Amino acid sequence: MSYAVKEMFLTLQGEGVQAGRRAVFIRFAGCNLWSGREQDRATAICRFCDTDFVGIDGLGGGRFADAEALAAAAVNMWDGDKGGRFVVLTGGEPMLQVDDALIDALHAAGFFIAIESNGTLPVNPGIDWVCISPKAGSETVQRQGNELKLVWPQPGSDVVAMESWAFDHLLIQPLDDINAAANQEAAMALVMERPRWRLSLQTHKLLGLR
Ligand SMILES: C[S@@+](CC[C@H](N)C(=O)[O-])C[C@H]1O[C@@H](n2cnc3c(N)ncnc32)[C@H](O)[C@@H]1O
Ligand SMILES: Nc1nc2[nH]cc(C(=O)O)c2c(=O)[nH]1
Ligand code: SF4
Ligand SMILES: [Mg+2]
Repeated sequence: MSYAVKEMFLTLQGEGVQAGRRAVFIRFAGCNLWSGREQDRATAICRFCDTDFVGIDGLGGGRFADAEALAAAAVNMWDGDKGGRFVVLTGGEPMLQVDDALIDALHAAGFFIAIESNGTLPVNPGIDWVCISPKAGSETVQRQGNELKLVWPQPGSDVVAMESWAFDHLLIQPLDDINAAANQEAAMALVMERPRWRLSLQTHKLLGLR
């Protein structure tokens, strides 16, 4: 299978439990909860997306013919010590494209593989670190993993129900929009009320990283 990749870049993982780790990000093109076109945002299932995932024209992006070609590009992007290779599969929705061949090729290249997924599709069982970010108005079928990262506030999200899902870590991430300050307050208030949750900040935005 070939893969449509919007962009690929080396940075620090900005969010969640793995925040601060050197990471290659592979951002897959396309999502099942929004077309990515601004004119469709108001009618999309997911309306707050902070990411351009349309097309394959970003830096390091392109159409990769097979899993080996994409893994080789990720190794090239890592450009450092073979130990500690860490890749984050994101998008768009990566599970629209990620398959066994890609997981095998990335493992063969020595990568620890993390994913950022909206949870509407089962994640590939070979992935080493599963982060699911549920979206109100969609069905979260992937209810187990390493971290659940809920963007907040999100009307229609049932945090109490989510506490019974099988995640090792529960995180609340303030919604980054024009009400960012109020959203941070709301996220902190939720953590104070429900201490099984902890705050996840988008540290790459604070640091001026990609
Ligand atoms: C762009 S998404 C791509 C992966 C996948 N489609 C998903 O939604 O999890 C990556 C992460 O950014 C989060 N995110 C997207 N827009 C955001 C925003 N405006 N504020 C805070 N987090 C946001 C998502 O919830 C997800 O955890
Ligand atoms: N530095 C950095 N960390 C991230 N963690 C999750 C991201 C994403 O867009 O999936 C992201 C991103 O876009 N940049
Ligand atoms: S599901 Fe993820 S990639 Fe898709 S629109 Fe929402 S935040 Fe963006
Ligand atoms: Mg991002």
